[in-house]
Amino acid sequence: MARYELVKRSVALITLTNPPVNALSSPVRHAIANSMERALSDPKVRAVVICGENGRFCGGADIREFAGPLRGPPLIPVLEAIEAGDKPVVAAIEGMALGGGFELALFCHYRIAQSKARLGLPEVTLGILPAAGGTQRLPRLIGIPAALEMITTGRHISAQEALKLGIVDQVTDQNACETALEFALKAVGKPLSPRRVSTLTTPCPPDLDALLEAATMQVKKKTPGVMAPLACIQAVRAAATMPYSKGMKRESELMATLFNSGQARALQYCFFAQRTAGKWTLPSGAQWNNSKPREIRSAAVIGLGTMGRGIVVSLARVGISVIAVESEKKLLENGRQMVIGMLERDAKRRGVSASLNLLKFTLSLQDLKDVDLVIEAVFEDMALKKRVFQELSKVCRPGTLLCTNTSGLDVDALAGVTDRPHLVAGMHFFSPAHVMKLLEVVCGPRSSSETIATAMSLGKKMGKVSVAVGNCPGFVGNRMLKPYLDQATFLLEEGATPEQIDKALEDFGFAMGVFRMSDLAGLDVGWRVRKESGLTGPDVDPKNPPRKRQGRRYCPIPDMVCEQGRFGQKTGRGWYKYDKPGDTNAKPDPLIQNLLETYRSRYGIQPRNISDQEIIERCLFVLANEGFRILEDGMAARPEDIDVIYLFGYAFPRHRGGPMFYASMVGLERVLERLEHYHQAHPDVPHLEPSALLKKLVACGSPPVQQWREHIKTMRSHL
Ligand SMILES: CC(C)(COP(=O)(O)OP(=O)(O)OC[C@H]1O[C@@H](n2cnc3c(N)ncnc32)[C@H](O)[C@@H]1OP(=O)(O)O)[C@@H](O)C(=O)NCCC(=O)NCCSC(=O)C[C@@H](O)CCCCCCCCCCCCC(=O)O
Repeated sequence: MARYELVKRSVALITLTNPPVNALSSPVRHAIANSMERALSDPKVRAVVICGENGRFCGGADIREFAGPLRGPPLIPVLEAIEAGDKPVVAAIEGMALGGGFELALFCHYRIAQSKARLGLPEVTLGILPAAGGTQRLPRLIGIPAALEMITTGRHISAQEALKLGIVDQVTDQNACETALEFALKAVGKPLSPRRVSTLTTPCPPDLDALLEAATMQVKKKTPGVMAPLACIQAVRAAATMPYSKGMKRESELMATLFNSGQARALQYCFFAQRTAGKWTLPSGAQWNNSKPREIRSAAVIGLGTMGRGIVVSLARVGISVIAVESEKKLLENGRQMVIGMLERDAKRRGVSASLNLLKFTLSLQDLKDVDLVIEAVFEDMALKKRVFQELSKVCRPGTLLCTNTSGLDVDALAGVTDRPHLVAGMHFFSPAHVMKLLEVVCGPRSSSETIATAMSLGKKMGKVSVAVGNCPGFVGNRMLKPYLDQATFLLEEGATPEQIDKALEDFGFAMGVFRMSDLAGLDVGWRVRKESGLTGPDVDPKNPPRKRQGRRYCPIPDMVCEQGRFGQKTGRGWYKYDKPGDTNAKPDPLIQNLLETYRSRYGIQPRNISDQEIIERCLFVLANEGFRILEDGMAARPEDIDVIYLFGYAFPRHRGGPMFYASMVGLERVLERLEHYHQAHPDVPHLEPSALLKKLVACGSPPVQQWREHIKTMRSHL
């Protein structure tokens, strides 16, 4: 777990050897302690260099160890022996020094970083704080404001920024280890006391209280209800106001409050869920590690609406040449200008030049004959999409992959009109596509493993979190959204207001409640879909009693809002009112209140007081219940995939872990009991009926979410 060598006859080189990121697991901590003892006691050794194998210094504590009882030597005493020793110790930082890895470097007397290395204290993103002295040592080294920013955001910084801030002593373009060995020899004999960070006094700004207060306000606004950033601020305050040893004690007290919290568990779950989601698998046995993706050098995007434009930008900024297609000259010109503007702004922000030379704009599908992959992003209309796919089938060379950006239509029906159904898949981007990180890769029953591997790998290249899902209406994300939205509108019927429902969801942690979010997205989209599917408008079957469709409860309030031309922010009116179209400041609208009252009295509904608890339970338990059904149907491979979709596509609060993890934290038995209760009260809402998988898991003793897969394995997979 660490290699010990004597080099240049007088330098002990300690190399951490724990792939893939040299995390500080118990055996690594052991090995560091033993190696340091050996180096300090060997008279031949005059200096020590610590580095990491495979060009990666250290990714921090082994997060997997946090799930069980802590074993092995505690980290802090191991690190204290490094600082206290009488031989200079140099950290040779290549790749990354993160979390405990960065703290290890801060205990060394000197730090040399390779120019491409990244450094940071990302603990806050895992619901904890840098508890191996990070909160006490970094402020002593670089001052309160810079340390506070790094610790409360978890931001990774470059080697150059680390040099500017005074974190590292030298940045090299060469091998950091070689440079550190030379450096260590020169450091021999120089006094070590000034190099021990624990002995430094924290430079204390005169306006400390105001600074910390401003930081507190900022994190409360940015991440309401999240504990770790607030604890980080308290720990940094201790660095400014207490001697080192007392500050360390305060740091560990604060860590203890966070360590076993539900938030820390949720955030650490999210870390691993995100990585698990990339490991897709198909019923054929093909999976992420045995299927080769094709290299995509050129692509085409059909349709330059909001989605299409974002997709073009996502492709071009990772160096893929793109042909963008529109059906009319005016639309093409408009799209061209928008795309160029987006790319230029994006390039400016990233300090690179815009890749405009990769773009071509055309009105003719004939220009697509040689591209490697096409992404269709036309209007959400099956007949139109089928025409496009038939045409593509004729003009594109036989090997071209054909993908659709549909948000819920049948991908296999599109595959069926082509001459290459195995090369067809869904690539469901989220709006705005160049910003949102989620990509659902929809596997049709005929999609080949190479097609899925290529779509997944292209998503990764574009910086997306790609999740493979099955081909069912709405796929995973939008399929789950429907029962969630339904519950919100049923609650309106029963007596709640949009403001009350939104507040309950925002207090839970959503950045925006369901109605504010719908106003932002535009209410007309859903209205059109409902009209097309005969749920509202002239095609409604007159045999349906009011507020029922096919025997199920149906709430027509969203249709009534749209009938008044209230389409959300863009029209200045929706569930809320806005000062003008396009404004974002939502204000409660008495007209909506009126509409609700009139509606309730028309149908003889006696409004009742609805608690926030009922709002959360009905909206979120029904969401998870549909997630269980999706797992049952084999449309998602595991609960982690569903959670990742909700975290990255629907802004589910990360410190709650995602709908499936949240259900497991509440307790599956409780979720089942509440769903049964609500279903009894609303028997005409089938989505409230507990799913078979939920019942099965409860019967099996409610295993933790990571073990659900074992119970899903026996079910049919469409992935
Ligand atoms: C490092 C990365 C940037 C690399 O990214 P890359 O894209 O190259 O690779 P992947 O992200 O895909 O990762 C590859 C692989 O490695 C796994 N992995 C990565 N990092 C870790 C890790 N730190 N631990 C374990 N495993 C890790 C990853 O899961 C992948 O695995 P797979 O199987 O999918 O291949 C990137 O990975 C990254 O950002 N990593 C996380 C970096 C990070 O957040 N580091 C901080 C960790 S927390 C920490 O360091 C805490 C310290 O401050 C020390 C604290 C000491 C105190 C300890 C406990 C005291 C408890 C007291 C309370 C007691 C209370 C009580 O009484 O109970």
